[in-house]
Amino acid sequence: MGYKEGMLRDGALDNKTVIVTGGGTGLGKSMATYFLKLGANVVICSRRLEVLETTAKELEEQTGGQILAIACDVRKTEEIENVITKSIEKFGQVDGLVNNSAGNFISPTERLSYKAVDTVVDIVLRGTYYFTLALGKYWIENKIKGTVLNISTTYAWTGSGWVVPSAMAKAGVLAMTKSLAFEWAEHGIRLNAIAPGPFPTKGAWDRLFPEELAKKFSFENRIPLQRVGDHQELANLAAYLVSDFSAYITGEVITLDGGEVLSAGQFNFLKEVSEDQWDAIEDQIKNANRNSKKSE
Ligand SMILES: CCCCCCCCC/C=C/C(=O)SCCNC(=O)CCNC(=O)[C@H](O)C(C)(C)COP(=O)(O)OP(=O)(O)OC[C@H]1O[C@@H](n2cnc3c(N)ncnc32)[C@H](O)[C@@H]1OP(=O)(O)O
Ligand SMILES: NC(=O)C1=CN([C@@H]2O[C@H](COP(=O)(O)OP(=O)(O)OC[C@H]3O[C@@H](n4cnc5c(N)ncnc54)[C@H](OP(=O)(O)O)[C@@H]3O)[C@@H](O)[C@H]2O)C=CC1
Repeated sequence: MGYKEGMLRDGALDNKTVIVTGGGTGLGKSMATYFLKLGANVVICSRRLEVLETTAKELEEQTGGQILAIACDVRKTEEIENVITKSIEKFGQVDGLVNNSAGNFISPTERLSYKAVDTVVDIVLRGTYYFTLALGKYWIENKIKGTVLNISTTYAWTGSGWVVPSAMAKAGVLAMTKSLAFEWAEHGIRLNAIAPGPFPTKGAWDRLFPEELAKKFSFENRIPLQRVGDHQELANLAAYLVSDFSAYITGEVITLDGGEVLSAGQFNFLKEVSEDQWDAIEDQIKNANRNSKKSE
């Protein structure tokens, strides 16, 4: 048993229908795959229908599960409503939503046009709250205890240069997660988030770690656990958070990053100190302790 294996028991998501935005590629595809294996019906939606349809066919063959692919730009409310209507038509009801769609790229902020900032913020923040609002209204009206899982980032907490629109939008998503978790708890609706560290995907690597950078930097060294994430690790946590096993968790953000975000710790530079140096340092400190006792 290890982190590359599925964690939940068979049938853990039986009788649930979950919408995964951006489910045609990357982490969305990995989550969709695992949800299907656990018995869920899955709806994947994003802008490129041909990508979604290829994924749907592949996953149907791989898992034997039921999957529906629908084109949807999450910036457009009528397209979101169409996804919800079609999902209910096919599967009877919708129980879960994973807001996974995103747009992002590295750039010095002063190089960005107004439209570039809008584009990222609109996909990440507007897309997430439009979809959440549309499903929340449906859940409250139909007394369904739905669950939302938002895929955020660790820099939503810390901030990060060179991805400022994404950081602003992902931080907004966390504020929404916590605020609505309280407000909609009385309807039995839960909202949680995952803040992933680096999980290799083509979409992210092309835009955040292009070859020019990969040649020069090895970011694995910055990660205390010294590796990138495995997609199944994220899928395991996501499945748990959309399942009824997590029924008492709401408004939570779980970081899954091998400790990367902890690198700000003030004394973490001591990683460079050798055993011999520690011997000398310990002597110096103990001497100072003795001296301070003498002068009391
Ligand atoms: C360390 C290890 C890491 C490890 C990884 C760590 C992960 C960090 C956490 C976060 C990860 C992610 O979110 S990863 C998700 C990555 N996946 C994606 O981004 C997939 C979807 N992305 C896209 O489709 C595109 O990249 C995106 C630009 C966002 C949207 O496409 P659109 O077709 O809607 O928009 P476009 O018309 O092309 O562009 C809109 C405007 O943006 C400008 N624009 C586009 N790219 C630009 C660029 N590179 N520099 C400046 N400006 C740019 C254009 O010029 C336009 O402005 P005007 O010129 O004024 O018109
Ligand atoms: N990979 C990583 O290391 C990390 C990823 N994340 C987050 O994980 C999530 C998945 O990213 P990842 O799998 O890496 O990258 P991908 O690029 O594979 O996923 C992004 C998805 O969003 C969809 N999308 C983009 N714009 C829109 C839109 N306007 N409407 C609907 N869907 C849209 C894309 O599909 P299409 O083009 O067809 O619309 C694509 O499937 C994102 O939220 C990202 O921020 C967070 C931290 C780290």
